[in-house]
Amino acid sequence: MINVLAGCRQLLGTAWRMDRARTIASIVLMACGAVAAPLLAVGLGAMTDAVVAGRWRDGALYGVLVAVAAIVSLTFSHFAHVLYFELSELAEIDFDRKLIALSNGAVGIAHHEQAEQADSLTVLQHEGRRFRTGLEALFGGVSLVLAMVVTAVLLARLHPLLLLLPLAAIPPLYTGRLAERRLDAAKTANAESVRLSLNLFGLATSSRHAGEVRVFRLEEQLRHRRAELWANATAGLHRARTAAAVTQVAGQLVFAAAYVGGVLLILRDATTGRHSVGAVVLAVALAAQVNQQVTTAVALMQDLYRMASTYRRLEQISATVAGPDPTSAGHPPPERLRAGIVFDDVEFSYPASDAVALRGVDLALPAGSVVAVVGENGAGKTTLVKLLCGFYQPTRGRLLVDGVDLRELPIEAWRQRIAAGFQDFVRYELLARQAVGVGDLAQIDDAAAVRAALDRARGADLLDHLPGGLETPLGKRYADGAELSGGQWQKLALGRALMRQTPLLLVLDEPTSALDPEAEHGLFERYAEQSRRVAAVTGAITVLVSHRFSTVRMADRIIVVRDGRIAEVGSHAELVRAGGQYAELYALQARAYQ
Ligand SMILES: Nc1ncnc2c1ncn2[C@@H]1O[C@H](COP(=O)(O)OP(=O)(O)OP(=O)(O)O)[C@@H](O)[C@H]1O
Repeated sequence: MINVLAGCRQLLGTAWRMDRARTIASIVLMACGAVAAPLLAVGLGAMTDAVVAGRWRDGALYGVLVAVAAIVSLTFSHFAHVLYFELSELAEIDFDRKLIALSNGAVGIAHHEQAEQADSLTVLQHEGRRFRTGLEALFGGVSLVLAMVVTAVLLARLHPLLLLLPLAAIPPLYTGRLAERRLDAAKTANAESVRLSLNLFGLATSSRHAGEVRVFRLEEQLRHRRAELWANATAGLHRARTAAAVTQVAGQLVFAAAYVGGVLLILRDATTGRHSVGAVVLAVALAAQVNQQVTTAVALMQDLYRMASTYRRLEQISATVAGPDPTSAGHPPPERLRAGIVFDDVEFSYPASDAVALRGVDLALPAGSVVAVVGENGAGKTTLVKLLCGFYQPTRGRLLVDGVDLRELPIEAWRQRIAAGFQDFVRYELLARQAVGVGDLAQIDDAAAVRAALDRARGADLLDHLPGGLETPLGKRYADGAELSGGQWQKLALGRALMRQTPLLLVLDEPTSALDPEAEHGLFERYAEQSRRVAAVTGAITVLVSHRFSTVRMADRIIVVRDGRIAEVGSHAELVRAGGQYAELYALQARAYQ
């Protein structure tokens, strides 16, 4: 309950901050709409009495009042709806802004990889869309309380026993929930069939799968299997719906009995002269509203609970993500690397993982060198790169940048001096110029700088295929967006990685897997060439991760990672001479290409 109140306060606070006038207008309209319903009942009663007594003027006046109350009851909540729809859109934008800030708020990316927090972020992304329901529930709740108070006072004036009517609304409420639970259970039980059936539908209709479906002649099989699953699921749901309806009717009968009892009570009083005919009409109308009010209250409580849990989740994540940034102060990174980067007895485990991804890593990456990292899948190559970029802190040991612990460098300033291309690079659906230019935001509008970066990445030829050159929109989201192949997207990512002119660290973590070996080789050659040019100015270290040994042989230093440990370090010639794993794998790949 406390959570619900806290959630309501936050929600109201957000609406108030977004637009006071609309917030007030929404509440007033909703309240008028809600109170109009019991007043309509009062009007009906008074009108009846006036008609029975032959006071036609009063009757007409009450008739007009009834009509006005009916119009207010029917329309005001609709006007309020329009207002809080706009408010909720503003609140959603505000929520999205918070969520984006949260997703990027931490210095590292650990919160994206801790299952619990990643789940919370995903859930929040969906729940953010529920603001309208939350606001509706909040404003609806306020006006409902008003309406209930007015109704209760009116009922008590007719007969104190009528105050028990809300209790009689509990059984239908309970059976309603029971019916809902039964339906939910049936949905859960049939969820797998529905999911599978939808999956098969996607397989049968998606353009991505069209080729395989035809080659393997799967159409008939898919259609048949889908129809079978769908029939099973709908039969189960139909049974559950029937049972739920019967349960619900049973509950409603209890309220109906109390309703009839209440009306008879007033009818008896009317026959003894204690109440007028209008009072009977009033009782009939009010009692019907009680059932409605209790049902609405419970539905609103559910929405408010949901809203409150959204806020709670947001607060929990904010507390974890937006902790103090230990690296926001301290030495700025050097203008030029003199000694290089050293891994000093580094051990690392991913958050929420017991496995050790890197252990006992002692490694020197000299300033100005080109370093290649090789190793089997899962050996720990990308993890090394992530630590270098400061996405995670070592669990033990230190990374020293010219003798200074990386933890003591302002991490944003350090990242500003990194040029990187990752294996899971992003396909920015922007203009081609922007998709490359985001590699150095200061130069995003500088077509010449973007073109030069693409050229360095051996991707300039790509522009010949784009109708608008650098100004071509990319991707399916634009009606006239250019569709690129995997390799072409990768060239853009590489161009992006080469936008920054004076980095201290250049990282290419297998962003070239979609390129053919020859293209990759040529690219790395140019990349290493450029790295050496940059190295002469800033002492930059270049780290290349690749599975292609013909490419990595050009590096000054090759690091072989095995099971999270550094297994071998040396130049190509040294490692081949040593006859270890590198020599073995190099010979194997060389033979395969012969
Ligand atoms: N986010 C993560 N959470 C938990 N464990 C992870 C995570 N990412 C990687 N690992 C584990 O850490 C180990 C090293 O992974 P890493 O990605 O560094 O390997 P890699 O050498 O780059 O492999 P590949 O060549 O396949 O890219 C693996 O055992 C992997 O399962």
